[in-house]
Parts: sequence; C-alpha cells; structure tokens
Amino acid sequence: MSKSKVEPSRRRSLSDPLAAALLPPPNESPIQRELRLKAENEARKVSEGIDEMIRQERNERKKAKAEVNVLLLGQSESGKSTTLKQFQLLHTPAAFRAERMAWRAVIYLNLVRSITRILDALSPETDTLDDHDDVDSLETASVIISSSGRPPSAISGTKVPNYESYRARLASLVELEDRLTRLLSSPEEDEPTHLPSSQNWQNIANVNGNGSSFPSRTSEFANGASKGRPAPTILIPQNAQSYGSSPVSPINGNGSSSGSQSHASSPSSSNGTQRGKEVTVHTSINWKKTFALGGKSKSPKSAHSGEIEGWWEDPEDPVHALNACAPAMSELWRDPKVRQRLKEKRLRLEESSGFYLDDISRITAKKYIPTDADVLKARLKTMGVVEHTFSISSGTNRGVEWRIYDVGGARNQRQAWAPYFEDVTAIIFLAPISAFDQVLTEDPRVNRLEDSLLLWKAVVSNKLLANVNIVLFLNKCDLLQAKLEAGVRLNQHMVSYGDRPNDYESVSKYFRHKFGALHQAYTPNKGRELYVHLTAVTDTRRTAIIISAVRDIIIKVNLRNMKLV
Ligand SMILES: Nc1nc2c(ncn2[C@@H]2O[C@H](COP(=O)(O)OP(=O)(O)OP(=O)(O)O)[C@@H](O)[C@H]2O)c(=O)[nH]1
Ligand SMILES: [Mg+2]
Repeated sequence: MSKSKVEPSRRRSLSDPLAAALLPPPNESPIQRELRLKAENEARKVSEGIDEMIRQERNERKKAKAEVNVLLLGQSESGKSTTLKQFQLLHTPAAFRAERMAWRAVIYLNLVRSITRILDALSPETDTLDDHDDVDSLETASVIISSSGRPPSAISGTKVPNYESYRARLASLVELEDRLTRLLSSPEEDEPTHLPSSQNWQNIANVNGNGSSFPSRTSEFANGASKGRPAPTILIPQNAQSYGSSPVSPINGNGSSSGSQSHASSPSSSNGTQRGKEVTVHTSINWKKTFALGGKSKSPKSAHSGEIEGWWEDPEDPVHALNACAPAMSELWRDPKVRQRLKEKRLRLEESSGFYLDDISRITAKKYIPTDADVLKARLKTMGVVEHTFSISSGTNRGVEWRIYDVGGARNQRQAWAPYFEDVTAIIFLAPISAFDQVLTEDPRVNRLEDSLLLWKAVVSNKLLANVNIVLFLNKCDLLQAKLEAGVRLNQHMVSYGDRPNDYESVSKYFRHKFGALHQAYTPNKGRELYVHLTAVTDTRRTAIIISAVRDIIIKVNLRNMKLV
C-alpha cells in the first residue's frame, strides 16, 4: 500500500480516537492479521451473546412486570383520543373529571366554530365561488363531493333574509373564535391542540387541595409526549398525491409522506386570517389570564371533582359573550331557511367533530360545567405522541401496567409512529367508516375512507408488527347509521359496493369484510387473529364493554406469546 493512501486515513484518525483504536497496526504481518481477525471474531460472538442476554432479560422483565403497550392508530379524527379518554374514564375517572373545566375552552371554541361555519355558508359571497372553492371554504367534514358537482340549488338556493341581522348579532363570536384559537392552538396549527396552560390548571388543582394528584394534560400527558422517542428520518416527496392513487404516509420509518404539508392549512385558516384583520385580538397572555379559572376561583365545589365556582363573576370570561349571543345562536340553528340552505350546500354539521348546536342554552349557561359526554365530544387535535399509564388492581388484569400511546393521525404527524412499533404489544386501529363521503382536512383531494384503507393495509402488512395483536375499531357507526338513513348512498362514493342494500347492516358488514380481507391478504403472520368491533367511541356504556373485552384479549394473547419466547 502506498504511503499516500495510508496517510489520509491515519491523519483522520488523529481527530477520531475511536477510529484510531480500531485501525489495524501499520505494517501488520500476515500472522498478526490472522490473530487480529480471530480476536475480532471472538469479540463479535461475545457481543452477540450479550445482545441475546439483554433481549432475554427484557422479556423476563416484561413477564415479571406484566407490561402492556398499546398503540392507538388511525387517520386524523378517527377517534383515537376519544378512545384514550374512554380508557381514562374507566380506569382513572377522578383524573378525567379533574380536567373537565379545562375542556370548557375547547367546547366553547367548537361551538363558536360551528356558528361561524354556518355564517360563512350563508354568506352571499360563497355563492359566487366555483365548486372546489365552495367545498374548501366549508371545511371538509361532512361535505359530500359527488362527481355530478354542486346542485343548481346551491348556487341560486334558499335566501335567508335575516342573514345580515344574524351576522350583526353574532359579531362578537368572531372575535371570541380568534381569542380561543390563540389560547388553544400551537403556532403552526390553526386547530386547537392543547388545553389551557398548565399554570392555570395547576392553580385550579391547588385550590382543590389535591393538586399533586391532578394529571394535567401538560404534566402527565404532554410529558409522555416529550418523552417520545426520536422520529426516524423520512423523505417527503414534492408531489402531493391525488385521490384514487394516494399512497399512505410513512409508517415504517423509511416510507414517504404524502407531501400534504403544503395543503395542511385548513379552510378555516383563510377565514381566520381574514377575521384577524377585522378585529382587535387580545394577546394570548392576557387572554390566558382572563381565562384562568384558578385566578378568579372562589369556593371549590367538591374536593374530588376539580370543579370550581365563581368564574362567571369574571367579566372577561368567554361565558358572557356566549351567554349574550345564545338567543341569536339558537334562532340561527332553528331557522328553517338556514337549515334548508345548509342542506342545499350539503353541509351536515351534525356529523362534524365538536358538535354542540343542539345544546346551546346548556353550554352557554353562566354556570356551565362540562359533562363526561361533553368532554368526550370535544375536538382537540393531537400533535406528537401522548402517553397514558394506568394499572388495574383487580380481576384477570391485576398488576398489569398499561401504557397507551395516542398519536397524531394527520399525514404530517405519521412519521412519529414508527419508533413506537418496537415495543408494542397491541394496536387498536380506528377506521371511521362514516367518512366514506368525506375528504382529508390536510389534503382535500383524498377521500377519507380510501386513506383509512391504505393506512390499514400498511399497518397489517408491516413485518415489524407481525407478532402484534391487532384490534380494529370500525368507528363512528352512529354517524354511519344517521348518514345512511339520511339517504346518502355508499355506492356513489365507492363503486365496488354495487347495488347492495344501502342500510346499516349491509354496509357495516361490507366494511368488516373489506378490512378483514385486506388483513388476510397482507399479514406476514397468517396465524394472527383479527378482532373487529363496530364502535361509536363517544358512547361510554358500549365502549366500556368493548374496552374490557379488548383488555382481556390483549392480556390473553400476550401471555400466550410470551410463553413462546
Ligand atoms: N359521533 C361520533 N363522534 C365521534 C366518534 N369518535 C370520535 N368522535 C368525535 O370525532 C372527533 C375527533 O375524534 P378524536 O378522538 O379527536 O380523533 P383523533 O383520531 O384523536 O384525531 P387526531 O388527534 O387528529 O389524530 C371528536 O370530536 C370526537 O368526539 C364516534 O364514534 N361517533
Ligand atoms: Mg387525537
């Protein structure tokens, strides 16, 4: 070997002590080389032996501690966080209820957004937009896109003579929407992603005298998220995928995302920006202060529930603006002309996330305290990964430590999933089957059901997950039933459904078969059993029954697998 070839690497090694130590000695004789290679070979065997020991120890530890890691997967708005809330409600109800007052802000924002969406839909300006803009401006949820395009009635439809009057009477809600959005959203999202700040929440906890046991979202939950493992490097292609040929975002750590980030801003963002120009917006810090329930709190309502009285005495509390607008809100929602116009525009708010329009007077009451059902319905988008831990003290699951990971399902969140695949015991995959006529918020060209099917296929075919139990929740069955009963036909959105009956029984059976067949065809583990449930995870009673069945199955299969290790 010529000197000039050796020198650069030796020079490099000067700045890299590890590389220097590993380099073969210069002028190594053939015998020395043979001895060195033999020694290296033995060292490698020792190292592999240690790896095997570590693996066995980990399995033993798992057995001894009986640890179960469950990953909730599915597209955005599939119901993952709602399922997590149901686990909480079942296993840590005090913690769940302690958070309820913080959810008030989310519920208010959900309600206000429904109202501003109606006003936007009634606005004469939206009538002049073309088909695509129309759909975008109304957000994606519950808007049907059919190949036949917008019906003529949507363009020259029912007039709402009171529109200007409604707009004037509800003007303060536009400002409120901005304030709540700022309070609850992260800088890069215009959707609510977190509860009001931990400082405020801590104050509430302290007032109740049991602060330390309060698992505020920003302590227990968000800590779990921040404990998250580093995400793998992913490639994001420049070209967005279109409906019909859209690949699924990466879930194996080396796949590619849909490139939907550039489409991520939802229609409401443009509206929000417009509104932002029209109104004076408080800084989020002031707003947080004024919304801080703890600061103005009086007597604790009950020591265990985390409920505080007295917020209604704060003139800045949003409840006052809402309360003052309640009659106009109710009138707007009950107005037959408004309903007719929404129908013409094919905007079914009843099916969208965070729907509270049927409870306006209860929710805007000065002393409103969110119920369990209200909290379950509240829509807060998940960013990153949220961890929830609990253990069960009785029954067959006794002593088992459960860790549930709730991930963000939007396309730009999916790259965070793969690091959690390694230690997972079971996956609960949620597919909202009512969404067959809806498109993704982050990419309005992609049908939601199509995205779910592709995501499902990617999960069930993943080799890393070959030995992981999979439970499938075909979710939002309540909305599916309502949609079918309202006359929406599946075969207009899914040609393969053909002329089968358009009733709930037949449609749900069809989806069960479709998802089951994909699992059967693509699983790398032909012996894996698939557990399928038709769910409406906002329904506490039924979901509790399903959760305990799922828990028992996961434990049983996990024990069986561990015996085989
Ligand atoms: N009617 C009805 N609403 C549901 C059901 N499941 C979830 N929702 C609602 O749908 C919305 C979205 O649910 P989430 O649990 O936040 O969805 P997610 O999968 O966590 O969404 P990301 O965090 O964006 O990934 C919430 O407002 C829920 O209350 C259901 O079965 N029926
Ligand atoms: Mg979520």
